[in-house]
Amino acid sequence: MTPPAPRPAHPPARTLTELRGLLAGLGSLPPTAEPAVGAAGPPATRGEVVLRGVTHDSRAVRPGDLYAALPGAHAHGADFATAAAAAGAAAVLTDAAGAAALAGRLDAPVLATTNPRRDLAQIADWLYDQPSRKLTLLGVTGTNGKTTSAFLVDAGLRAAGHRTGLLGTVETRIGDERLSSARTTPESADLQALFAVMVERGVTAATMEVSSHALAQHRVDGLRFAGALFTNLSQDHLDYHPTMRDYFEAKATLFEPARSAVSVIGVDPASGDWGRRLADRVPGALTFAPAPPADWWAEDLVVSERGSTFTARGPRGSAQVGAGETDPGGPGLAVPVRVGLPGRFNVVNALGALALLVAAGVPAEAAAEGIGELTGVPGRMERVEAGQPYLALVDYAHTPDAVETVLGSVRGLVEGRLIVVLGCGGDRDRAKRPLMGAAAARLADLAFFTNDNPRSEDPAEILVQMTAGVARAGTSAAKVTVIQDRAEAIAAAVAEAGPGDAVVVAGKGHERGQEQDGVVTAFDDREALAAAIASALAAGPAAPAGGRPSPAGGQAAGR
Ligand SMILES: CC(=O)N[C@H]1[C@@H](OP(=O)(O)OP(=O)(O)OC[C@H]2O[C@@H](n3ccc(=O)[nH]c3=O)[C@H](O)[C@@H]2O)O[C@H](CO)[C@@H](O)[C@@H]1O[C@H](C)C(=O)N[C@@H](C)C(=O)N[C@H](CCC(=O)O)C(=O)O
Ligand SMILES: Nc1ncnc2c1ncn2[C@@H]1O[C@H](COP(=O)(O)OP(=O)(O)OP(=O)(O)O)[C@@H](O)[C@H]1O
Ligand SMILES: N[C@H](CCC[C@H](N)C(=O)O)C(=O)O
Ligand SMILES: [Mg+2]
Repeated sequence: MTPPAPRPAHPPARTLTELRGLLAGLGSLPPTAEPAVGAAGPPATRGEVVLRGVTHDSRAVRPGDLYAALPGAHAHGADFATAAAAAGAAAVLTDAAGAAALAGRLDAPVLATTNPRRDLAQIADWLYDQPSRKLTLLGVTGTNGKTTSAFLVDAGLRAAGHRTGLLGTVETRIGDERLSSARTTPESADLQALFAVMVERGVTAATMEVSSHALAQHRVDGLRFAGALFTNLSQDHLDYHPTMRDYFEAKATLFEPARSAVSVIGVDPASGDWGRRLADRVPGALTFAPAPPADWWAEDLVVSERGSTFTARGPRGSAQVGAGETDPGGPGLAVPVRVGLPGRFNVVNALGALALLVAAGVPAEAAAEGIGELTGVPGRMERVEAGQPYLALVDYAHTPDAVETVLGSVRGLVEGRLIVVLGCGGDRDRAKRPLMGAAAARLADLAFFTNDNPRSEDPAEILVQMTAGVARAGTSAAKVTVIQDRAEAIAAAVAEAGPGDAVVVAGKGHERGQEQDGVVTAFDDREALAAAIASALAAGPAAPAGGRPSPAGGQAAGR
């Protein structure tokens, strides 16, 4: 288990009676004759149960907490209620099954509602006094590019003078403090506590990644976003969402007017048409794409190995445009932007970040300045420099679209061969495996298929599924080598690389472990790649380029 989420030092005290009133107001409990929310008098003097915090995890219970015993896919939280009570839980929230299981077994009061997970989010928001409304909160969703866009948005907010918070896959930041992230979007109780801590520490604006799991599981219910960004949608997580339509609908809920004040939506046709569909249904949405028609687009684009420059064209006064209104008009904005992240797709990420910042009221110049100051995102197109005469990158591409996008981009950056190392995670969307395998084999000159967090699955079977895509796509299987051990696969890729080539190690990015059968072994692609390069250099020069197959350049669109 990762360290428990931080809690506010001075949470407001709430009573069980007030909690009942809240739940009655939400329609989750029948109205009671007891005092409603806000009853007068200090709780302690009324002999009341006083609540100081809330958690969904028995292992994180602190004295005075409400423990939310949620039904899960593997267990029922009620199984852990005794442990929670022993740790000091003052009361338990659960469903009917949980209440039945706990009847007569617990001293602490038990409240049963039909959807405790949904109620938990509202309770946490109320218990910590609606912290998300006390700062400017920006949300980022989409299949690919959330972390990158969130880093760009955060940089823009800082350049505009905000003290910022950041929540996402790579890390959690509260001002200058950095914490590790267990997942992309925390559970609601942890999330609300984090925002309360941010408010206590003077954070004025926060950016968060919002996963589809979070939206489907009510983790962000109760939050009020000043603005929300949709990057793109393509296949992923079909182990969790039954269809792409369900996946899309989960993402779309972030853009409901009651939840987000402004919506900024990527409509790049190269990323499919989900963004356009979303924009068509969100009143007043602002769109962005590399080229018009879109509210924000890029011109004078110059892409290089280290980053890009472009002029962002956008509507003037978009922050003032409300739902259903048209833009006040006049000449549009022309903002010079430098993005220090390689790849054309990062131009699109920068454009979305800029559009969101401006829509949320950040001056365009400050937003662009901040975007230009970001020199990298851990594990995303991250260069590894170990003295080699070729480009070596670690990237987090772990969807078919990301693999295609990244390999297309890197193809445009080098003259030589493109060599990729890639695996697919276990206990995740199986349908994406052959598609990722096919994309890698089609777009690279050489592909090494290897392990990526097999989790509870048989790694060999995952690799069979990846390789099946190569055959189905009709791509030459000769380009593909399967090496289960990831360090060995990286070393084999490096052994092939020569001057002018590129080696891309994809899928694990910033991760620092390889998870198999419940055990996480330390593993970092950046370290493994640097070590492999160092040993290859120590062993002697690479094979001369002349004897190798010619680059498959020109196949990729170069997004
Ligand atoms: C599929 C999914 O999202 N599952 C989430 C769900 O798990 P679950 O319903 O299976 O819960 P469970 O394991 O059966 O446990 C039931 C309840 O008992 C509680 N419990 C369990 C053990 C214990 O000792 N004490 C205790 O209180 C649990 O906190 C839980 O509330 O509820 C749990 C907490 O309530 C989450 O931790 C868990 O996330 C799991 C770990 C997970 O891997 N989620 C991933 C898929 C995820 O959320 N990913 C997204 C997207 C990533 C991206 O695209 O970037 C993310 O936001 O990270
Ligand atoms: N705009 C984009 N379009 C397509 N692919 C992208 C885009 N931005 C990033 N990628 C690819 O997706 C990978 C993951 O990027 P990033 O971490 O920013 O996305 P994410 O949505 O946060 O992913 P996750 O859901 O796993 O947290 C990158 O390493 C890159 O390969
Ligand atoms: N947020 C993604 C990350 C996947 C990264 C990849 N390394 C894997 O383990 O599949 C997920 O949980 O599906
Ligand atoms: Mg992310």
